[in-house]
Amino acid sequence: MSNWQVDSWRQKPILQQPEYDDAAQLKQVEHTLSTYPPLVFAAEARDLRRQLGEVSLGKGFLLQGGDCAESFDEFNAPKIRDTFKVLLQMAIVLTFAGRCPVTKVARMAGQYAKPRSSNFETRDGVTLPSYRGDIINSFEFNEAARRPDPNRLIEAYHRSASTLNLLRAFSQGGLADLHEVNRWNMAFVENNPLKERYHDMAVRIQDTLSFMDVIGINSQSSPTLHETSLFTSHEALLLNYEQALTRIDTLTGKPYDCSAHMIWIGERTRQLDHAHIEFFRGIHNPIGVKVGPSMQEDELIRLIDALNPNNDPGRLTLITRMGADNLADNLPRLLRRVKAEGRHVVWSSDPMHGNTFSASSGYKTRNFDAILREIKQFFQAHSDEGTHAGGIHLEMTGQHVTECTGGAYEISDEDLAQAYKTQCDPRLNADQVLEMAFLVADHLRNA
Ligand SMILES: O=C[C@H](O)[C@H](O)COP(=O)(O)O
Ligand SMILES: C=C(OP(=O)(O)O)C(=O)O
Repeated sequence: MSNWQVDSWRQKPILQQPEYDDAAQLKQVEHTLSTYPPLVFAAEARDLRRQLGEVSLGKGFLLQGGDCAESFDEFNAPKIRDTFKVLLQMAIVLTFAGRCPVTKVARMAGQYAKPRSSNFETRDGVTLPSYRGDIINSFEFNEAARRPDPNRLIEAYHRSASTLNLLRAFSQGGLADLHEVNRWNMAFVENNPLKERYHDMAVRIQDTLSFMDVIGINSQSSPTLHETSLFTSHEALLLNYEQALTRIDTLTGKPYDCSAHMIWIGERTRQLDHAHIEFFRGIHNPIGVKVGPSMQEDELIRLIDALNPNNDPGRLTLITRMGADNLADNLPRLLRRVKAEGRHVVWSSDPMHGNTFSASSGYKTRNFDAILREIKQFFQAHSDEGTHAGGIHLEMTGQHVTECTGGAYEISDEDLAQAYKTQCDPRLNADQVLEMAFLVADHLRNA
């Protein structure tokens, strides 16, 4: 890797970073973090990269989702458990109804840094720095809270470690046993308008499990029935943190960012000559890049070449976030060019970030129909171009929030106030994502 060092990003222009008052304190924190154990093991990141390689070749599907911004205040086991459960339920729907192997990647255990449209926020005539995620400053609206604090990097590390610990326990300790997951379906859908469809699927899974049990395949004999694999990911915005968590893998001698299995670059920080591309090009994790409607074909090929010069399947996921009204004009031209140039990528759809607007009630929201429309068009564009619609990337939660309008329960503008809890962008709730999983499963099955 020519001229790459773990800190070579520091020589490049960089956007969306906080300004810390105390540079010496920041340096001390970075040093402390660099002495801490890695959060993930490089071989796990390689396993994810291998699975994504299969996805890029059309043999699987990536389900990536979780909070817009994890929060120090809402850091508790039920919240982690509920999002874990919903991700698993979606994966079951996609695997069973969509007949497709699913790789699950949570936006959890490190999703603490947020890029913002504006550096400042004004309320009642008072202007303060914008909230940039709990790893940087606090959501509360006062001067002390909004001041970037280096100690938050340490705090974010510990909270990520605890979250990851619980996710690993849930994944391997029995909660994710397929027999259990199938039982959750029953309780979970009690009030859901799609109850019949879930019920029918749960019965069919139960029949399949009973049949397998008779022929000797059960949770004792087969670990794949008893446990699951769930990878972690976040936007690697705060490079001071990411550098401090980067380690040389003892097995391969290569650098891995051990803050998560997969990390991605946001739409606002993917400039070719800037710091984020520089950092990402040297680490060996599977990585993602957000791709908005302004992306040009040549620019995309240069970006792919910078980040995946060996054209390794599984290294690079392009997460398109076009907006339902822009997708048809912009995604097909990119699909065509990447296919023509023979580049291996996973194409995943983030139907959230291009569909945000302010409701009449004042809340920042997204409409479920627009989100579905973007997903449908994503599948259609891939079908037209002969490419693989490889995944979805969602801001979602297992909690029953009211942040996005629409869905089977028809959440209205007025309903948003009932349970609007996000610290940044509106998330789909458990009912809305399950509804979406069935729709995506239908597309996968017909693809
Ligand atoms: O999640 C993405 C961005 O951080 C978010 O959309 C920015 O929101 P803003 O436009 O309110 O700053
Ligand atoms: C900031 C995000 O998205 P984007 O970079 O696409 O705006 C995000 O996914 O949290």
